Amino acid sequence: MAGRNNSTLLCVSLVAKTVEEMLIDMGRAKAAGADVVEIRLDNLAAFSPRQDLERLLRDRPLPALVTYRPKWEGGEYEGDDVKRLDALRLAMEMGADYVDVELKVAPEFANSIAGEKPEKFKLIVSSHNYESTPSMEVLGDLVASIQVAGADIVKIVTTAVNITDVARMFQVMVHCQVSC
Ligand SMILES: O=C1C[C@@](O)(C(=O)O)C[C@@H](O)[C@@H]1O
Repeated sequence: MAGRNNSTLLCVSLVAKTVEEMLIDMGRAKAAGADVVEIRLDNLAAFSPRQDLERLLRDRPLPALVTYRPKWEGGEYEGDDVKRLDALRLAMEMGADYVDVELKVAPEFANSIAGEKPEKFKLIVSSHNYESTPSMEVLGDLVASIQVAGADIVKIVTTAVNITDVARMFQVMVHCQVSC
């Protein structure tokens, strides 16, 4: 993940099943040298948005990225998108440093927070391909769609099946810059 001054940030994903365990893992991530933690809300066995986000964000030792990944994009959340996006908006309002939303719902989400984004908040728009790494042309179109959807940070996850796939991902990163 790229930092505000274009330096690389190390982000550790927290995938514990309870808030208590996630809080412990945050401390571990910091001790291990992480710069950012990703709170994967979809991994929590039970989740009460206001109460749990308050606990997870209040005393966080590191900047937090909040993700609530639906099944249809490889996550664990099976409920409806209205509740999911409401929780992500709430995370932003409660001080999350970053929120990650999937490209498919990004335009709707970005519109819903337009004019309300806290100054330092960044919206990550993500796309996942768990089978392959597309051609440079397809990746280029994907970057453009993500930028148009309102991303502050472009995130593309693909699956490398060949060593040349990695080279393409480095190439595409040059085009991922979004003016801040
Ligand atoms: O988007 C991603 C990618 C990921 O799902 C992976 O499988 O690498 C891991 C997630 O925590 C993250 O939000």
